[in-house]
Amino acid sequence: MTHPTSPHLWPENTDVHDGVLHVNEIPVTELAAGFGTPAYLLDVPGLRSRAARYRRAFEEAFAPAQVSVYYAGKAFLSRAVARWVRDEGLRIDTASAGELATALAAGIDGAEIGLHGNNKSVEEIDLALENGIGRLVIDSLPEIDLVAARAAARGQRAPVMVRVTTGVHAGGHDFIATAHEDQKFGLSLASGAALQALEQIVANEHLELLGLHSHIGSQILDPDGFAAAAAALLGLRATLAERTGHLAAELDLGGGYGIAYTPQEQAVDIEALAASLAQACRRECERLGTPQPDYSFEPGRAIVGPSMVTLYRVGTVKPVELEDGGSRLYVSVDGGMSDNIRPALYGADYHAELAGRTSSADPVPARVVGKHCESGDIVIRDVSLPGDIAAGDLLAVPATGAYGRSMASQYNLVPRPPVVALGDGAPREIVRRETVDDLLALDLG
Ligand SMILES: Cc1ncc(COP(=O)(O)O)c(C=O)c1O
Ligand SMILES: N[C@@H](CCCC[NH3+])C(=O)O
Repeated sequence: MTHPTSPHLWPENTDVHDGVLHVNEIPVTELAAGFGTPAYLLDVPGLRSRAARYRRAFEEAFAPAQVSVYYAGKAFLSRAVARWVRDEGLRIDTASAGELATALAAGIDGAEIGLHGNNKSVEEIDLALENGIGRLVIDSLPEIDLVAARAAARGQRAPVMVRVTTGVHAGGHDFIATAHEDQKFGLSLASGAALQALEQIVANEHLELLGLHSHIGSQILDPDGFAAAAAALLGLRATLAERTGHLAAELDLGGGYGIAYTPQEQAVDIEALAASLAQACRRECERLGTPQPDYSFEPGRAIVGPSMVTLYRVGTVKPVELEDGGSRLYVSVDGGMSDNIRPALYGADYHAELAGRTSSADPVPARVVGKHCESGDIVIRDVSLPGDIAAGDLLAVPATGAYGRSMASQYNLVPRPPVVALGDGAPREIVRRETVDDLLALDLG
């Protein structure tokens, strides 16, 4: 067995044998025959070891402070995934009734779940309180009274954190940066809204303030923003303590740890990042003269992203002459923007390799495109593929575990692909393939 080229892009338990990609020792040719394409292939031991690695990295770096790591379910959540990460010692972060209900249905204790959202419905707040949620993250001033009223109606005290907009701008694309001022999330530190929210919560008998939260964005490869946000939160915590006598127990520094999508990129080195962030937090606490808080983190992409591969079947292959005299091979696959919206939405880059056979043909410039009625339905804008790639070939795209299936649509009424779990007993669908009958069942005529 050999590894695929750029092994850092592929799930941990991936090998190539006679040109055929294997995930947990199962050839993708067999998986394609058994489960069809497109399909998301999940390396379960790889997912679990990434979850454990992230937990350990933060625990070790921040010791003796208490650390909780919440897996951000928005990246991809199913009941099996919730159980696997829980078994690795993580909690679950949710952002809707659907995610919350999935975590609960997996048997996760409500106390081990967090709920986010800039526009939580009354039903979502009630579902959370009813199930003894570990924490609700307050995202606006009106939400304070709403959560307090719902808690009061149940005779409860709601455990809450406040999401603070620290003004730190980080993240790959404007749509995934979340802590600069001009966007919808959180309460502004600069305007005083965050402090106002904290004071209101401390004064409210139906709310229990657990701590302060910051999530600066997603797919962050430069670690400096995390320390800047942490320092801002620690400062705000000290101000709140001075003004109210309440020293918030916990700081949640969110998720956003970047992964490699293309051979040129390198994932964040989480052990190094955690160590330098912990050091920065310790120094800031010393400077402020406040004791260290407990810490929590919410990685999503970094845990599930590299653990999955999308397997496509190639259909039409079309050489197109370019204005500069060159040519490009348009390789159409049997999915596209419905199973991976990230290239169209964020201009995200991916990588692909022929997965079902060897080829000695010279590589040619190619563009992998989907089957949807949009010219922007591009899976990979520029990639080299063997010049003999042809209809019927299998193509694998690594690092599609995060925000792939979870953001999938049924555009053109194309049913969504399954998630096939590998390395946890016999291969099985943990999310089954949608069928046209499923789609028709929603159509009431
Ligand atoms: C509040 C919050 N926490 C955690 C995450 C997970 O981010 P990522 O998947 O980049 O780790 C997000 C998404 O960006 C988020 O909004
Ligand atoms: N969905 C985004 C990340 C945003 C996460 C939610 N705050 C992505 O695919 O990169």
